[in-house]
Amino acid sequence: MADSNLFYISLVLLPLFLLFFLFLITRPRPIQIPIKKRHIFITGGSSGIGLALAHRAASEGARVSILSRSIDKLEEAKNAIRQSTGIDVAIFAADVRDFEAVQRAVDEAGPIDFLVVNQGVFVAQELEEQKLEEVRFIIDVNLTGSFNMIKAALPGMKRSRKDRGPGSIALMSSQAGQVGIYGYTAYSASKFGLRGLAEALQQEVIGDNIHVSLVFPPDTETPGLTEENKRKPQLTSIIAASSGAMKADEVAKKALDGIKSGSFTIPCNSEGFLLAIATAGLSPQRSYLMAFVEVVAAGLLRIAALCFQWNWYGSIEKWHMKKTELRSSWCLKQAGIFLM
Ligand SMILES: NC(=O)C1=CN([C@@H]2O[C@H](COP(=O)(O)OP(=O)(O)OC[C@H]3O[C@@H](n4cnc5c(N)ncnc54)[C@H](OP(=O)(O)O)[C@@H]3O)[C@@H](O)[C@H]2O)C=CC1
Ligand SMILES: CCCCCCCCCCCCCCCC(=O)[C@@H](N)CO
Repeated sequence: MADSNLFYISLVLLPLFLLFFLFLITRPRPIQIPIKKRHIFITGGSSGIGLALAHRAASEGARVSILSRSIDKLEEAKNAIRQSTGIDVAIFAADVRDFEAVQRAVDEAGPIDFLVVNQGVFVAQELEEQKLEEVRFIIDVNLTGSFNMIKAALPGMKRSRKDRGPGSIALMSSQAGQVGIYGYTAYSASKFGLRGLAEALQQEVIGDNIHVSLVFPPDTETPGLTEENKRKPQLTSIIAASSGAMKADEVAKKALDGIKSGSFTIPCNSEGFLLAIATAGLSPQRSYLMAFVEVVAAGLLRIAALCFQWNWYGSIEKWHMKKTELRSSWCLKQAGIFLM
């Protein structure tokens, strides 16, 4: 009897003890980063997720700057934001691959409180088919371009941070930056790279009261996705369908809420939430409740992850079988023609 009482008491006490322990040790500490009347600088802000973020930030009272290559798309975005919010955003035409151009834009825009490094290009294709030129292009824009942007903005962000309150650097990754997906060798590599950059950078800038976030959206309805879908391998679509598709504005809302609460990892839908726990690794976690969920769910989610892989490899196998069948029926047909 006494034994079973002890069992029930420890069943309650152990989780409470774990919660308390995690409450004591989770670092960095929770924070709220105000956005009203502060300067947010968004790259790739003329289209898709970046444009939706610019809309939201403007309607929440921030001073908004957007940067991308095409001046026409920037003007169009500026007009659209003015029409829906009555607010004028500042626009900067530059290619993130060109450090000098990025530096000029940052200097002209003035000190930044929120930097959102969102520009990105994606071409889904098997590595064997993809030209190295295209691989370089994806890495240059998504990864090296992000370094250019941060290097240009960081000195100004650090200066007089004490008087300006907490700052934020957010990077737009992707669920394909948490798990490698068929057709995304170059793209996944560029987005996994952002995670290493973000984890290391957070340790370097925490002393300056700057907080790093990584956003992990699933497929999102944007002009970029429409373009990508024109030549996506079938298997890429099948595997990516494991996570639903979202609207750009929904992703922008999740991203902005996460950025304002200084979350390091920002998932956007329920699959993304599971993915974040399954790939928590050694990423920082401010919330002791989320840390608790990560610890308790780790084993189960590894099983779920293995089930996903089982399913994906099943699709790949089926697809190969179908291809071989098609090829052999084609050969038989050719042989038939030859014999006649
Ligand atoms: N849509 C999706 O399914 C998902 C997207 N993401 C990520 O979200 C981000 C935004 O994607 P999305 O909104 O779909 O993309 P879009 O293609 O709709 O918009 C991309 C933006 O980036 C700008 N851009 C592209 N290349 C450069 C460059 N070299 N220098 C400066 N700006 C550039 C574009 O303007 P311009 O061409 O004029 O330069 C545009 O403003 C990307 O990082 C993407 O990887 C993540 C998960 C899913
Ligand atoms: C253990 C729990 C697992 C949970 C489910 C995992 C689902 C993973 C699906 C990954 C989809 C990747 C979409 C990339 C979208 C993107 O970035 C492009 N549209 C741009 O190219």
